[in-house]
Amino acid sequence: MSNSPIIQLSNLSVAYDHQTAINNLSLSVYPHEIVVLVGESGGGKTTILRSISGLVTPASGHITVNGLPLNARNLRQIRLNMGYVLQQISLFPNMTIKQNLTLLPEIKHQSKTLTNQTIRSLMAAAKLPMDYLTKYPNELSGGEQQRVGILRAFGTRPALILMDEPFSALDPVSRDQLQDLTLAIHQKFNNTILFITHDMNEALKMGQRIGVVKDGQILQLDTPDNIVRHPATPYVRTLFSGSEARKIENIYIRRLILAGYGQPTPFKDLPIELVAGDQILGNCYHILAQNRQLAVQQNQKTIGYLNGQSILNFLAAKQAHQSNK
Ligand SMILES: Nc1ncnc2c1ncn2[C@@H]1O[C@H](COP(=O)(O)OP(=O)(O)OP(=O)(O)O)[C@@H](O)[C@H]1O
Repeated sequence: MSNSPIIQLSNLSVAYDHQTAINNLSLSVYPHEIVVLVGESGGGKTTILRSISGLVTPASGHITVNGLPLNARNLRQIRLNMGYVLQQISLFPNMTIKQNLTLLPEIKHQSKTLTNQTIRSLMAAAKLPMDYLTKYPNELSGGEQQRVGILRAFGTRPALILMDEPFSALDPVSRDQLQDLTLAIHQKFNNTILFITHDMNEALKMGQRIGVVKDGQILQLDTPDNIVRHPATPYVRTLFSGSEARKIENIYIRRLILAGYGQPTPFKDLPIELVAGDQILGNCYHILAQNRQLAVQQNQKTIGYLNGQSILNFLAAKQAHQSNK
């Protein structure tokens, strides 16, 4: 990652009533990545987000966002380039969907053409019909309103989106759909997302890197694969040990590339099948059984190639790791 970080927390400490909530924590988040902070309640995840958005003042340490030190002078500028999604998504009931979506772009003086283009693109990603734009929130189902709430945060195309347990209150199906929507929008717009959850499966699905937060510190910040395969502490191991990701078939295919099981160029003489990086391994076996190779896609680009042998190597390593425990 050669770019400079979009968020840089250096030796950050935050206290509430002299009680330490964040303890000398450092974190760099780079442009376009999705970093998920995961951990049990009270670990300090929300406080990290609140610090980045200037809602709490650190006792010590430094925060820069987009290269600007976070201080009273820069706060407005920083916030204008930041989207926030909370668990409680509340649309303005007396405004149409379009008005809800255009409110922030208007405040930011974004051009109407760009706003309309962005809204069309977001509505399409959310699979919402365009005629919904003239409806009011109470004419949409709860799930549809949630979708609009997420779209709203992306409407100004902010460089950075902070998401604080946005799907925690939802049933598993809606949660899954909104996770997919967020990933789809991220692919399209390439924003940087800092996402908080206490759900390990959600962390493994959403995160390109995952930071495990406990007692105001980050115990491990790593790729999903490394977190699961090489937990840095017994706590991290326990946290992820019951997770669905242990079921090998549910691992995202892109993780195999990120973990180095593929190769950057095609294998010789094997027909190529394009496959989305967030396709799960279990859905790809049939392609390999036809003796094809997978060209794994991320943001419409191939990030690597896998053949049957690559998958077998991965499964063998996984097996060895499981039986060593
Ligand atoms: N406004 C506040 N006043 C006093 N203490 C607070 C306040 N907000 C958070 N805390 C305390 O700071 C610590 C970290 O809380 P924080 O909300 O950041 O954790 P979290 O990991 O986001 O937890 P959760 O998943 O439950 O939201 C906790 O001990 C909490 O009780």
